[in-house]
Amino acid sequence: MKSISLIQFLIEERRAGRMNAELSLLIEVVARACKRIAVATNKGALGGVLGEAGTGNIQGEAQKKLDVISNEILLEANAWGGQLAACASEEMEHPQPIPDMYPKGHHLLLFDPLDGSSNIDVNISVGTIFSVLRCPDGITEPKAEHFLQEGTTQLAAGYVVYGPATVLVLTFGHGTHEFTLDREVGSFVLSRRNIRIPEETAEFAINMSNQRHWEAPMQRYIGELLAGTEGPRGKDFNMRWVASMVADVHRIITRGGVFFYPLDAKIKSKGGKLRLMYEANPMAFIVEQAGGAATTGRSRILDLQPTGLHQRVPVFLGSKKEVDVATHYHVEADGAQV
Ligand SMILES: O=P(O)(O)OC[C@H]1O[C@](O)(COP(=O)(O)O)[C@@H](O)[C@@H]1O
Ligand SMILES: [Mg+2]
Ligand SMILES: [Mg+2]
Repeated sequence: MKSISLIQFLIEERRAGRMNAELSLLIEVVARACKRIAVATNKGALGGVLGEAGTGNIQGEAQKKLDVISNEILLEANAWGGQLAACASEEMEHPQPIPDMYPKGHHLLLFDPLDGSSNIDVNISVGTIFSVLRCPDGITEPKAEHFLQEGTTQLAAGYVVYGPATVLVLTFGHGTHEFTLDREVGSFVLSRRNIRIPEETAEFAINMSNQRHWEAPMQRYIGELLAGTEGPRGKDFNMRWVASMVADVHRIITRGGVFFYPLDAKIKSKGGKLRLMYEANPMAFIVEQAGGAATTGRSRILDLQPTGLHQRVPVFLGSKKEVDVATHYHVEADGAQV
């Protein structure tokens, strides 16, 4: 395949009418910021920016110095781009308006600046997740409620995984595409176009240590996978759990598989572990555009009407057949309870 840079790809998409200039410039700005985050994570490994940032973030979780640095890199990069009306981040309680001296645009950008940050100190892949929405017409000072749009309204979504390679995966509603950073040249180069996730898989990802807290249908579904060839599924399954959503999802984007962060008794009161607006929705958009499925175990993630900027939801995503089986067990169990 002739090597095509991200910028050349975006120009092609604009010429084909599948992308507008402002959105493609925004994607370029985010990609450039993520290249700086990749450098920052590497510097982290060289010492000086590892460890905790302080008292913790608005999520009540331990905040790493690199969470803060990554957040600042994205805020700074997007301030002057001219494509945004406001940003929202896992690391900030409220949306961040674009400073007055900068030109404003028509988009809202949401991001998890550093996903999987519990892994940063042990040099396991982490990432950045982002979602792009349209700012409602006439809104010049967007508030949180202006971000609360269903996942189906996303104009673009993507992630960058900072691993052995730095890889950007992107969708804007016309397939899911992968770009790999050529570190010598310094640009993202198209490495996979129109990715397809196999409908079938023999690989699942879940944090098994929570098993005793899961709901009955989750116990049933995972129990059947573990039963292997002697069980009702009649085949053996393999398990992976990186504890970086971006890394687990990238494995699924690359070779198929299914990822679960289900409700459990410990987190039920919070609604789940992962955040809808800047983890579940962008990943659901990316996965569905690659032929996969994404539900809460009971309904399609992209159809959810958000109720809060940092709302948490259960996440089942990946190879369609397995997401369907696990979701069916939950819906059937709910029906039986009615
Ligand atoms: O530590 P656990 O319970 O396995 O949860 C791991 C999950 O939490 C997360 O790290 C949450 O994301 P953040 O690191 O951005 O807070 C996901 O990336 C990952 O899938
Ligand atoms: Mg995260
Ligand atoms: Mg994070």
